[in-house]
Amino acid sequence: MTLDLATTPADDAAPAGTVELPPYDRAGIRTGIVHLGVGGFHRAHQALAVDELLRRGEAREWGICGVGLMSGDAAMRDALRPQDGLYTLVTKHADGGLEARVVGSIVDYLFAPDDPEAVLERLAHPDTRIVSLTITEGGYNFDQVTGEFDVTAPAVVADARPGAVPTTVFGYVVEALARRRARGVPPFTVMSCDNVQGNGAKARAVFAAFAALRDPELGAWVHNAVAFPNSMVDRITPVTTDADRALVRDRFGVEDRWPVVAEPFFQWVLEDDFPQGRPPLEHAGVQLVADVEPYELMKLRLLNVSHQALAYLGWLSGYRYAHEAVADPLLARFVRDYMDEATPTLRPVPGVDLGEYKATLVERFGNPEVADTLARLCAETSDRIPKWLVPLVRERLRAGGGVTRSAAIVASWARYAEGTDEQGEPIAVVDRLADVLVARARSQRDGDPLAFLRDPALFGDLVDEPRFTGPYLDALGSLHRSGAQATLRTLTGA
Ligand SMILES: NC(=O)c1ccc[n+]([C@@H]2O[C@H](COP(=O)([O-])OP(=O)(O)OC[C@H]3O[C@@H](n4cnc5c(N)ncnc54)[C@H](O)[C@@H]3O)[C@@H](O)[C@H]2O)c1
Ligand SMILES: O=P(O)(O)OC[C@@H](O)[C@@H](O)[C@H](O)[C@H](O)CO
Repeated sequence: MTLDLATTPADDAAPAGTVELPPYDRAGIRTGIVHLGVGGFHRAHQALAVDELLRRGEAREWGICGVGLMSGDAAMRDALRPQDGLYTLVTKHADGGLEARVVGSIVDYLFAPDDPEAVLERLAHPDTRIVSLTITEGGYNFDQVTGEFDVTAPAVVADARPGAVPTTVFGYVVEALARRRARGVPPFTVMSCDNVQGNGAKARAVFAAFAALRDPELGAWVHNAVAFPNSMVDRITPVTTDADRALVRDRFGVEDRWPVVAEPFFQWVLEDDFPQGRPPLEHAGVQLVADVEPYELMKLRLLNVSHQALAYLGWLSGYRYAHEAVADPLLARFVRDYMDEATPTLRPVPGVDLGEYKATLVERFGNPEVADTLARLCAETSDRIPKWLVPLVRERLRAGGGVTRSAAIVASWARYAEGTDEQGEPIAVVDRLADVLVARARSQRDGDPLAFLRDPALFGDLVDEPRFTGPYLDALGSLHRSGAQATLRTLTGA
């Protein structure tokens, strides 16, 4: 069974739009890429780029086999399998314009818990030349401060045992690499597409560290023989809602179990390090460059941290969507001021005017059609702020720069993590460390206002740095006394 393309839209709906179907023959496309962590973003970004190439008659050896490793991925299996991997991607323009296409580049989907061996053999197959990842920041399992792979994580310990049936990304990737090595098949390239600074270098470090747990010599081989290109990826992709499913049905006549929606903006900057070959991604708008770091720093520090700036102060101000938050002049001003504070930590980015880039970000955040929820941006912060913002704070302090806005963003997280909003309504703190974060955040009202920072694993020794704790305490005190809006007025001088 394939995607069900209904012939008529619902009577009371707007007229059907045109949906572009894959114009290419999907039979005979070979699987050259295995993607681990097929969620919204992969389907709005990398799979779209490969679909674009297939439409041009290129990349027929670069079809994608999606793989889900987590129990929650059963839902993606149940959505994609009956649709032969097809799904609808809807691009939402700020003026209400919509474009829809059915993407055909995911030619297979495996849910690892169903058949681990099938996943291992797909990874080990000589046709597989790229293994790509969107496994979230937390998926890399490294200590936020030391950057070291956490060898104590129970699932990692279990996967490192001889003969283990893997459950983690490390177990799967490293066992498949070991099989290829034993069979004389060259290693695939591991392409991280996660929002982790130096994502390729970080992936190299953590996969090699895991391999070394199995066998130090295997660890050295993974480190030296496997390519891990760095990348910067960018397209705001909110969580799909039932309203999106209804939109796809009513406007485009497609009954799709799990469509994906995204903003129009698309950027992918990639280090060209693919010893086993790669699709001609430059024909799909991808920038292949020698050094991704300047692009990565720009994107993580200006876009992703600004999302964090909007998230907690926005939530405490009563907003629930990113576009609502950035429409508040105080929040928009604060975000712009934060971006200016971050800018001295960036490197020049070839061909990019940072002033324009920042203005474009504010416009993108303001796209009301995308309806990106603050709840999405408020989740799993312990994997975001320590990785994106804490290093920036350190750099600013080393250079003698101010950190007022950065400290206020951390303080807004600490206030949000108390789990109650300014009206006394509960906040559901979604974080793998929620219990400990909420307890620590609540105790900051009981005589130790720095309690939230007393976690070296998240903040290192920032708690002992008065140039940080000064503005942090100012912001937190103001949030406690006067609330988010008054704090924003003080911070922006409004
Ligand atoms: N959504 C965006 O706007 C966006 C934009 C740029 C980059 N990204 C990157 O993509 C990642 C995923 O975003 P998404 O929107 O697709 O999220 P999503 O929730 O739709 O999908 C996440 C996928 O990662 C898998 N996963 C989570 N933890 C894992 C782990 N420990 N090991 C293996 N797999 C794991 C999940 O099972 C799921 O398949 C982000 O964390 C970010 O790094 C997202
Ligand atoms: O998905 P995360 O956890 O890396 O971060 C949340 C958002 O900031 C992020 O998804 C952005 O929307 C994205 O990075 C835009 O390209």
